[in-house]
Amino acid sequence: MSTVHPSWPDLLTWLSRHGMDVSAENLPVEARSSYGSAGYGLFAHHSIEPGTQLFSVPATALLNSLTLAPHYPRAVPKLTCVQAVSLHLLLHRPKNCSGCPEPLFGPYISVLPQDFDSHPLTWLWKDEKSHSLALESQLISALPSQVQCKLRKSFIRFETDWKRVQCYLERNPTLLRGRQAKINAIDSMEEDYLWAWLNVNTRCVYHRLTKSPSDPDNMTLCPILDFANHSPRPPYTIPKPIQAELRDTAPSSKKTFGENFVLLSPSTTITPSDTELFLKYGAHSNSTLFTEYGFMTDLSVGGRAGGEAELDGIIAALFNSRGSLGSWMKEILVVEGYWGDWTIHSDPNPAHPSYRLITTLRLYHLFSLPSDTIPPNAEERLEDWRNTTFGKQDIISKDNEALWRSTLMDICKNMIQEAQVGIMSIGKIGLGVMSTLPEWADSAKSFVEMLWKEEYDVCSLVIESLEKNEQF
Ligand SMILES: C[S@@+](CC[C@H](N)C(=O)[O-])C[C@H]1O[C@@H](n2cnc3c(N)ncnc32)[C@H](O)[C@@H]1O
Repeated sequence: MSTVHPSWPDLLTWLSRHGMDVSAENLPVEARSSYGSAGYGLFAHHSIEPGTQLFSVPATALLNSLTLAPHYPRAVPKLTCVQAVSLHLLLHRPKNCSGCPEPLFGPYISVLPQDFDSHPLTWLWKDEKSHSLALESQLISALPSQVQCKLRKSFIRFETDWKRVQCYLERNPTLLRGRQAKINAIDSMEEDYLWAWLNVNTRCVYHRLTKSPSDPDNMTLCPILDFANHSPRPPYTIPKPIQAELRDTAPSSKKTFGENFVLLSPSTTITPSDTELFLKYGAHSNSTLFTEYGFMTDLSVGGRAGGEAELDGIIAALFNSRGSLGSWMKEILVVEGYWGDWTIHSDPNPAHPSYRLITTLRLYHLFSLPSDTIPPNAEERLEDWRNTTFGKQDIISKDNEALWRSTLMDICKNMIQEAQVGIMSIGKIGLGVMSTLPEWADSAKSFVEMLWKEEYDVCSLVIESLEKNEQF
């Protein structure tokens, strides 16, 4: 039986003070506990017609760089939206269950998750800090290396933001007034900053606040909306496009905080009472959902494959092992926009490498192995490769095709072996580290297993395609 979030009534009282209509007929949703490890979700409390406005959260109740700017000393250079919002959350992290007394956004901050213990970035942070045999360290070592690589990239983003926020706090020590943490104790605030940063990274949504539509600062935390869980399949709720987006402008006046955030119900289906409403967070692979949001979807449910495996570390290592020639080829791939983001996919059929990966492996085999020095006619030879990228010729040569396909076959075979070992070792996670494991440990272990199984399945299917000589 799902239960309503205990602080939901306080949140509504606060939102109505911002001028929001929170009457039951104009707010047909509420935050209730969801299934499994998904925490809370957004549920219909009565049947909802297609394309209905679910709510309109006032711009003043959105937590973003515009609404925070009047309350903070200016920063040069400017803090990014992620840094500004996570700084605010850091300074106001509730210390007990009685909620957050902060006058501006307190009732909203009170409904945020109290911890991110089950998020893999927290495991990595704990692992980096203690290098212990704790559950978290075991989980990190049990992850496929490609997923570890991805997680480390988001850890670097976290550390960069934390360094910037630390500098800002050192320059503006009055922000710490009344707190136990004095300026020389800023270091000790890192764990709270991780909590703040993960709130921003798992809950922020795109919202047009600046002139350029692609500005990464076009984002906000939005109360109520951020209770919506992700689903890979429709029906989805849909954010209503705002005027600034339709007219391609920044918010109309510097004095305003942008526009309200409006969410619409799924456009083609009636949402029955008591059903959960979802958002689509993006067309993300499971490894991205896991490293960024701390969960993943079960690909075996719903009859659709959609599996993906990333090969970045493996392919980068191939180029690194080829000395000056490898560095030269890497430079070309960087300049031409093909470096990184190399993936294989189980669907659509036949299972296949991405075009970026094919193009990269073709270049890797342009010069026969084990050569690792740049040949005198390198530029000339590159012409054939360039022609394939411009679509002037389909392939470099039959030999080149056979070579890259064979390299991909070897990579997939190695990954399958690693996956078999990885799957076998999951049973040992948590043994001997503590008498009772935290309640999130089982779902964490099943995510690690699903990540390995996805790699295993995608690699097996790509091998099958290569064996059948499928053309990609
Ligand atoms: C925007 S919040 C959604 C609300 C959140 N469930 C809560 O309790 O506040 C995003 C987080 O919800 C969880 N989540 C979202 N979709 C999920 C899903 N399909 N399965 C499991 N967890 C999910 C993940 O922890 C994710 O980081």
